[in-house]
Amino acid sequence: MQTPPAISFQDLGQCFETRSGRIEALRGVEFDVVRHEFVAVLGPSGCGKSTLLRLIAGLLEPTSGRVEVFGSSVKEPRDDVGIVFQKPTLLPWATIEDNVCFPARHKRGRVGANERTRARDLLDMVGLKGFEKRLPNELSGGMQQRVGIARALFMRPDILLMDEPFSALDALTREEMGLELLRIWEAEPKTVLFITHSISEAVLLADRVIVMSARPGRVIEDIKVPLPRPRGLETSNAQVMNDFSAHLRSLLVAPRAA
Ligand SMILES: Nc1ncnc2c1ncn2[C@@H]1O[C@H](COP(=O)(O)OP(=O)(O)OP(=O)(O)O)[C@@H](O)[C@H]1O
Repeated sequence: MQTPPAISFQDLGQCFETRSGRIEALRGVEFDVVRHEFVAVLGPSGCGKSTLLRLIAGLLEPTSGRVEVFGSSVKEPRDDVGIVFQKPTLLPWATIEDNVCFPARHKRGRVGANERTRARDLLDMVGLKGFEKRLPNELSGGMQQRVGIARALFMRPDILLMDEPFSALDALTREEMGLELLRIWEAEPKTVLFITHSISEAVLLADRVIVMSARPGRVIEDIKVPLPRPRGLETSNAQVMNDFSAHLRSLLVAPRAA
């Protein structure tokens, strides 16, 4: 039997009823993400990118069509799906280590010795060794976002959903975090669905880029990134990256009719 994709959107439609009427956020969205693939989603503001993540995360039910994770329809949040938001929303009174362990405390009400070791290993992996006992407000924005990534990885999810995770950071830290994410992804392979407004970030990080139209969001382009791995800072300057980015920009500036 063929292995199902990690994520599958099938003729997906999403509407919201609001006081000012019905909003059609997504229409006929259809694409798969195979296991351990890194896929970026680009699209204009309000085209339903975050809605796609909420559907996979089991925080929302589709109005029509299907959303599947490893071949099963998503009914509720799953342990094998981790999420990193734009802001890490850490517990301000808990240490960095306790913040990373939070999923265990939330699920079982306690944190075991192995889990503490796991949290410390993850903090080491995201470059925060020595900060375990600090409080969130003692860390910079970039460091706090690293804690958010460590927390999302804590339950060893197979799928990592990232909703503009670096958009609140300055340009240099953002680039550094992107490269660090690639290093983590290579060390602990994951299926990543990465929402961003940044063309260069999408191209630097992803295997494939999905470009969406303005609302109602539809897929207008599903395209492989023609850059070899491993990627690094030198990739940012490669001519092929510039050409590919220019192509994506043309789609976003003058999106085809949905
Ligand atoms: N719970 C909700 N109730 C009503 N409307 C909603 C709800 N969630 C999203 N929407 C609407 O659906 C559309 C898509 O929203 P979504 O946040 O997914 O877009 P986005 O592409 O992530 O936007 P941005 O890039 O600005 O973050 C928007 O018009 C938004 O106002």
